Amino acid sequence: MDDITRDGNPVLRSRAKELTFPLSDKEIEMGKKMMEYLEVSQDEKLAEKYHLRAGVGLAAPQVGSPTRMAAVLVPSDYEEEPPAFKEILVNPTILSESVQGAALGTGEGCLSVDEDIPGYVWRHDRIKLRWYDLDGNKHISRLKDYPAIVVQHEFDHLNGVLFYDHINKDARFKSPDGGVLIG
Ligand SMILES: CNC(=O)c1cccc(C)c1Nc1nc(N2CCN(c3ccccc3Cl)CC2)nc(N2CSC[C@H]2C(=O)NC)n1
Repeated sequence: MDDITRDGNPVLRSRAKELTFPLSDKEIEMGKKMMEYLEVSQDEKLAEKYHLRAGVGLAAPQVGSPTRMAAVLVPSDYEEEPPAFKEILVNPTILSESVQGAALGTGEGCLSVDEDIPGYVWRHDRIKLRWYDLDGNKHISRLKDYPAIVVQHEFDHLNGVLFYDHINKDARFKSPDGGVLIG
C-alpha cells in the first residue's frame, strides 16, 4: 500500500501524458503490475496478508507515473462469472456520454484518499470509450452503470481530478433529475 501515491502528492493533480507505441518493457510491466494489484486487493486473504485496500480501478498517477494508463477490474455479481470489465486502458478517450447521470449509492472511495468523504459523485450512466491495449490495438467499449462509473473515476485521475471534486458540498446527497443510484 505504501507504493500508492496519496492525496497531496502533486502527481495526482497533474495532467498525465499520452503514451507512445510501442510501449517500453517498463510501461508494459507497470500495466500488468497495476492489474495484479487489483486482483490481489480483491482476494480477501491476500489483501489481508499484504495489507492492501480493495479497489476495482487503479490509474498510473496513483503508482507515481503521470502517464495515461489505468487498470480496471470490475467483478461480476457472481464470483464464478467472468469479471464485468477487466482491461488495461492506454490513452483512453471518452467519445460520448449519456445525459442521464449515475452515482454509487454509498459514495466513492479512492486508494489515494485515506479518509471517507460522504456524498454522491454524479457521473454519466453510460459512456462510449476509445482505448488502446498494451499492444497498441484500438478498442471501443460501451459501458453502463458500475463499470462506467469506475472508468470515469480512473479517467479523472489522468486529468488530475479526484472523486470529491464532484461532490456538492452544500447538498452531498442530492439527486439531479433522472439520475440513477447504483449498488
Ligand atoms: C466512501 N464509501 C465507499 O467507498 C464505499 C462503501 C461501501 C460500498 C461502496 C461501493 C463504496 N464505494 C466504493 N467502493 C469500492 N469498492 C467496493 C469494495 N470492493 C471490493 C472489496 C472487497 C473485495 C472485492 C471488492 Cl471488488 C472494491 C471497490 N470502490 C469504489 N470506487 C469508486 S470508483 C473506483 C472504486 C475504487 O476502486 N475505489 C478504491 N467506491
